[in-house]
Parts: sequence; C-alpha cells; structure tokens
Amino acid sequence: MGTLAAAIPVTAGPTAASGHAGDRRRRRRGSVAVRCSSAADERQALFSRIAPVYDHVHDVLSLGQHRTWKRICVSWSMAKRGDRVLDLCCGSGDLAFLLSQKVGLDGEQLQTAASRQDQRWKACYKNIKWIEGDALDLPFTDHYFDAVTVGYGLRNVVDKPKAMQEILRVLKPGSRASVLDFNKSSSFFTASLQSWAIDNVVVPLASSYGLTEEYKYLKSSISQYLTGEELEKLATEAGFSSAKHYELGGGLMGNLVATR
Ligand SMILES: C/C(=C\Cc1cc(O)c2ccccc2c1O)CCC[C@H](C)CCC[C@H](C)CCCC(C)C
Ligand SMILES: C[S@@+](CC[C@H](N)C(=O)[O-])C[C@H]1O[C@@H](n2cnc3c(N)ncnc32)[C@H](O)[C@@H]1O
Repeated sequence: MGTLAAAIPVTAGPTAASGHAGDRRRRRRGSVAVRCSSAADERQALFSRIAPVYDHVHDVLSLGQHRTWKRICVSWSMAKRGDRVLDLCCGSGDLAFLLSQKVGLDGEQLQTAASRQDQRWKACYKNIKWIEGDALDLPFTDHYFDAVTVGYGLRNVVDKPKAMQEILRVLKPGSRASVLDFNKSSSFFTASLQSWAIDNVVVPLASSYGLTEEYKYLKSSISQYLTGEELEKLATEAGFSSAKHYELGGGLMGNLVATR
C-alpha cells in the first residue's frame, strides 16, 4: 500500500454526487480521506523514514531543480481547470498540490484535505483527497480521471506492467499519464555522471541525515529501472495509443507522456 492523491474539483449538485459514485469503496459524501503513509513493507517504511527531510534534501541536492521537473510533469499531463486528476505515489504531495492549482475549485468545496502545515496553503488545496491505496489495485472505476501523474513512483512499484494497466484503466479515453523519474540513460557519460553524483553528492549528504542506506537504494533502483525506450514500450504494451519519453536535467531525469 502507499499514497495516492486525487484532486477532484466538484461543481455543486449532481456532479458532486457522481464524483463519488466512481469510488470503488463508495466513500460517504463529504467523507474525509486522510492520507496515511502505510509502512506495510520495507519500501514504504523507507519512504516514511525519508519523509521528514524529503523536501529539504531534494532542494539542496537538486538546487531546487526537482520543483521544475515536477512542474513540467504536471504541465505535460495536460490537466486543466475543472478536470478530475490523480497523483499516484503522491508522497508529500508536491505534484498533488501543483495539480490542485491546475484544476482549481469549481463550485462547492467537497473535501477537506489532510492539511500540510505550510504557509503556502491555498484555498484550492481543499479539492484534494488524500488516499491510502495501492498503485497496483486503484480504488477507482474505469475511465475516472482526466489525467494521472506519477512522480518518482513507477520505479518503486514492484509490478510496473500492472501499474501501467491500472493507470490506463482509470484514465478517460484520450487522456494522458505523465510519469517523472530518474532517467536510466543509455549514454555511458550521462549514466556515469548520475552514478558519480549519487555516490559523491547524494549519499554523503543523505548520510548527514542518517539516511545512507535509504539513498544507496536509490542507485540500485535506477539500475533496475527501464530506459526511456523501454518505458515507451511498457506503455504501448499496456494499451496506451502513444507514448514518448523526454529527458530532463541533462539526461539525469526523464518524463514519460503516454496517451490513452
Ligand atoms: C525528487 C527526486 C527524487 C525522489 C526520490 C525518489 C526515490 O525513488 C528515492 C528512493 C530512495 C531514496 C530517496 C529517493 C528519492 O529522494 C529527485 C531530486 C532529488 C535527487 C536525490 C537529486 C539528484 C541530483 C542529481 C543526481 C544531480 C543534479 C544536478 C543538477 C543540480 C541538476
Ligand atoms: C520517492 S516517493 C515520490 C513522492 C512524490 N510523488 C514526489 O514526487 O516527491 C515514492 C512514493 O511512492 C509510494 N509508493 C510506492 N509503491 C507504491 C504503491 N504500490 N502504491 C502507492 N504508492 C506507492 C511511496 O509510498 C512513496 O510515497
């Protein structure tokens, strides 16, 4: 189990009710879905250990660039005002908050999100539902979302084809999935630079927070990940009509855009 976040702006009246009809678990209208990070297995426990310093470590290590990469991921999802969107593997919610601003608040505010005590709190964030769920068994009906984002999550799920099939299932026809992650580069130079940066910058800094092993996992997870070309194939084999992987950050990161 892990973390999901759905930004679901609702218009007053019947749409609001139908907005819940799609939930497999049929939550009561106005129910508060509270995000709780499950520590069901070691990988979830790893992210729970990182959570307290997650944003700060990333700001320092990427010189704030991770926020740019996340904005690009959300932009390429084509989420727009009034859409119903999902941020899968949402973690501390960076992409969910960006999506929330994209889709905005239309009409009645239906949900109270788990609040993140942050002076940047915006009214639209009330359209977010924080849900504990499994990317491999999403608690939503078919064709439920106008866009899905996954930020640094697909690399961490144990069954990537199943995750892509679930994303496809919950997307409306013609909608997009935007998947941001580290890039498993085919370039020897880029792969060597990335490996050097993780060994000599990322892990030493993470060690100062007592997170040596956690960030050593990062390197092994990238080595076991898929290249951009393999991610495109993963998406089309799952049933997406088109898929394109774009390199970011000089090839250190990558974003897959797949259209249903
Ligand atoms: C937000 C980022 C990574 C999230 C993340 C994902 C994982 O799967 C992990 C697994 C285990 C431990 C930690 C993570 C994890 O943090 C990307 C930005 C943060 C990176 C750690 C920074 C990487 C820096 C580049 C290698 C070099 C950047 C050079 C230049 C400043 C662009
Ligand atoms: C590196 S964090 C990414 C957080 C956030 N998306 C970001 O961009 O910073 C990976 C997240 O994936 C979640 N995760 C891993 N496997 C999952 C699964 N099967 N279902 C749902 N979430 C999962 C973890 O709980 C963690 O919050």
